[in-house]
Amino acid sequence: MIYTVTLNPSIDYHVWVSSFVEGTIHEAQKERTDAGGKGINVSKVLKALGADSTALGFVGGFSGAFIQQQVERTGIAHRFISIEQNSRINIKMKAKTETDISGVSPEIPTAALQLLIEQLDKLTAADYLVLAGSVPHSVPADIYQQIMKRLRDKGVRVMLDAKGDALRSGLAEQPFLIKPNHHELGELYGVTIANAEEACVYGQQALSLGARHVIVSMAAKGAVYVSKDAAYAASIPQQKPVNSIGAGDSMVAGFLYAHTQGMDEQEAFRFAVAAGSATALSEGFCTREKIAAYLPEITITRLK
Ligand SMILES: Nc1ncnc2c1ncn2[C@@H]1O[C@H](COP(=O)(O)OP(=O)(O)OP(=O)(O)O)[C@@H](O)[C@H]1O
Ligand SMILES: O=P(O)(O)OC[C@@]1(O)O[C@H](CO)[C@@H](O)[C@@H]1O
Repeated sequence: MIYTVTLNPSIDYHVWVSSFVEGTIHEAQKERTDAGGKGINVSKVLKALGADSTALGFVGGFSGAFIQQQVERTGIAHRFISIEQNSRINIKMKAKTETDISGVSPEIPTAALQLLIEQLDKLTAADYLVLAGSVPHSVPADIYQQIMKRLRDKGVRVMLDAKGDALRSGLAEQPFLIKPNHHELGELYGVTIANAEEACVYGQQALSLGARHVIVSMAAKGAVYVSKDAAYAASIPQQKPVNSIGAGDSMVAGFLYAHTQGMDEQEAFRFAVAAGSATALSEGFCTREKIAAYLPEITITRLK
């Protein structure tokens, strides 16, 4: 079974305005409200691909009730833990460029965190665990590392999509996959990553710190994959993006899906990049059909 953990889910409020001018009133042209958060998005893409997963995490208040209802409507199994404070509302404002405002994370009581740990203690070597997204302020920043440490001897394969301290500390526990974008990977080493060759160099450093597979996503510049056996760069169709929200989550879901279908690492990487691009270049998340259409347009080059 695949489990996704979203410690800090959100209602994603997408709103379109013709232009944004600070300090003035704007009338929205269009809006959409989704259940969001990186782990939940991974579950949604897996569902679209026909793979079941169970979504875990904390939901609270009216916003948490909405998130839970949407997840249920999509047919995704969940074992969300209820908390008192409202789950976040994240604003995704699309004008000439996109502006995000992420809501304040709710307080996660120690007892709720303990319940999550107990759920995770039941995982076995047959399971995959996706740990994705920000860590609420009331939760220790190294919580992903703590979770992986508890699961270390069970052989659970962990996909870690985090940044900053949560990523840095998590690396030591040898996650199966990490998927930083080039800014997040650069931040880890205090450098700016500008191209595939540089992404490869720092991806290899992340391997030496413990990760077993690394995908560095680079938005319109494609992505780089690094493992102990090989390194590849993917170039992608050059089109105007329609929606970049969830493109990275689609990559994580795509790689995981492809891996569980028995694809080798190069093909799993191609599938992951096609999934990310299918989400970025169309309205809504990728689907099986959209991914199939993008697959032939992804060019993979061997770097190592
Ligand atoms: N403008 C684009 N054109 C084509 N593909 C894109 C574009 N932006 C993103 N993608 C695809 O999606 C993948 C992930 O994008 P990105 O690097 O923006 O991830 P991210 O920062 O984790 O995104 P998010 O946090 O919004 O999910 C890219 O590697 C690429 O395959
Ligand atoms: O603040 P975090 O947890 O890092 O990211 C949250 C978020 O931006 O990530 C998803 C897209 O990847 C959205 O659904 C959600 O709003």
